[in-house]
Amino acid sequence: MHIEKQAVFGDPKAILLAISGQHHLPELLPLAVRLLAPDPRVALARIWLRRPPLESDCGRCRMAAECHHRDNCLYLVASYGHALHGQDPHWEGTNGAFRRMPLGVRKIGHIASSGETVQIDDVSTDLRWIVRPEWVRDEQIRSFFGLPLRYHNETLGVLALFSREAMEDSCREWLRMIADHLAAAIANARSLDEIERLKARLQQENEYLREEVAVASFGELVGNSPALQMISQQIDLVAPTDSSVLILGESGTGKELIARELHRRSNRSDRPLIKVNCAAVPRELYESEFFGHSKGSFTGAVRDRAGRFELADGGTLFLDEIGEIPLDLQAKLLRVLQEGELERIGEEQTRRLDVRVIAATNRNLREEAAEGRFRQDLFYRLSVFPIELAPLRERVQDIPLLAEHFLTRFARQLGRKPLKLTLANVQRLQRYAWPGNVRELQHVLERAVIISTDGKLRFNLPEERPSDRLRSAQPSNAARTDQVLSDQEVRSFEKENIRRALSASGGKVYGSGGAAERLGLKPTTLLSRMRAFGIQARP
Ligand SMILES: Nc1ncnc2c1ncn2[C@@H]1O[C@H](COP(=O)(O)OP(=O)(O)OP(=O)(O)O)[C@@H](O)[C@H]1O
Repeated sequence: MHIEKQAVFGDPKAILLAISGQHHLPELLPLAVRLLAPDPRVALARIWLRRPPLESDCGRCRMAAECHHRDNCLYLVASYGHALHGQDPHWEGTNGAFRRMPLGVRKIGHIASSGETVQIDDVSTDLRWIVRPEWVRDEQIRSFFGLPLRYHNETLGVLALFSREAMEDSCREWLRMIADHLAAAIANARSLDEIERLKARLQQENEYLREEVAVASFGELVGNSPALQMISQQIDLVAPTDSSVLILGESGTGKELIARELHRRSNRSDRPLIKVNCAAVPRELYESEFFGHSKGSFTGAVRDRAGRFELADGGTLFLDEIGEIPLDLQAKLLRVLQEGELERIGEEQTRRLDVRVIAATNRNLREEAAEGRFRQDLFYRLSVFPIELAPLRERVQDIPLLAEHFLTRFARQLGRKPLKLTLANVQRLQRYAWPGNVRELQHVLERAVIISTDGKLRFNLPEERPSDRLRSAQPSNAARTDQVLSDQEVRSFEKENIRRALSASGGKVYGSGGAAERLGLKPTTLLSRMRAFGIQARP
């Protein structure tokens, strides 16, 4: 007996109209299979779509041995039918044994890779393509019709129909037409999704960039010391690759500038460089800041939010002060770096990302890793290509150019005539040891431009070298400077030093004359250390 086309599909024209009117994949695909299987004689209608597989899926795929296309896989995305046996009378699940099919494997994979239709009128006499004959027998399946979903010469996926009756030609003609409409509707829905995604991303990037504009550092690398020239060569070497880079150096040496330069010279420069200052993220918000969250996933999560990783997709993520990341988050970070995939908090969906990571720290991360304060595996992952920035006192050749650069810049900003830098000025600047490195030099020269109203350059420089300051500031029980201090002593010294800076600045952390400036630290770094030591700005 042949089935009438009306009996199989209801009203095929209405199906075409309904499919064309649906622009959202999550609704379109279930709708299509439901519309195709209203008659109990149609056993099962299914759609598989092609997409790049998640690495984790390939790892656990039971058909991995047969798969020769690791960059593309067929995912079962919609299923509907009427089972005679089994627990799910409507076969709606998409998580069963055939949830993924490698391209080229079995009939579904063959249809997708060849773009050919597969038609089996009587499966009981043609078992070539049948994996589970007992299922065919129990469910009384008679025929199979599988069509490629083709749009603009590309096979997007497969539409498959298992039916309990043979299909007549007119019926197959309608199915071909429906498959063509469905493919066009899928392509449209994807384009719309992409537009929505890009719109949301642009909005998020704009929000982020607005925050950043206020704090963005300026200009390019200034200096001509051999040390800086070597760094520039290293940047040229590593920038075009996707390797992780770890920038090491004291506070204020220009690590962030190097990160920006790496991004600028990379192939990702037309995508954003997203920065996270790991010292400034409150502990309880780390995961959300990095990986994002869905609305309602915790108190205060009032809307869906992309994390910094997602914002950096296609671009670069700069993790400043990486040494401050708590150990438990380090494990999660490592997983994302290794697998290139993440889930937002409160969401099941796995997102695949293409992010290049640059990290920076002023700590001795190797030592921290050796002593268990930083995960060794993460350290090795991040330090594929380490770049070490020497402190300014070890590259005094850079001081004249840097000083000129800052003087010109601040004079222009303040609307003053450029100040002349004399040889004596340069020698004086070169004698000082710059514990706050280039950032301190920058502040000293900014102040100099402000106070030099008569056109003659004057600057206030602490005349003593920091080693002298260190000696005079040492707690009384930590005797000579050649004495080696224990970790505990160094910490108590640092704590005491922060207290002194705060007391000298009257409790002011930020801005000119603030404790951060006196210590040559970023205010956020100082705040995180104060938190770690339990120090209040104003006792
Ligand atoms: N070679 C350089 N040329 C021009 N400006 C520089 C140079 N090095 C550093 N600077 C400037 O000095 C300031 C401090 O640099 P940056 O923030 O990159 O240091 P950092 O090492 O990341 O500091 P921290 O460890 O405190 O985060 C910035 O304003 C930066 O623009």
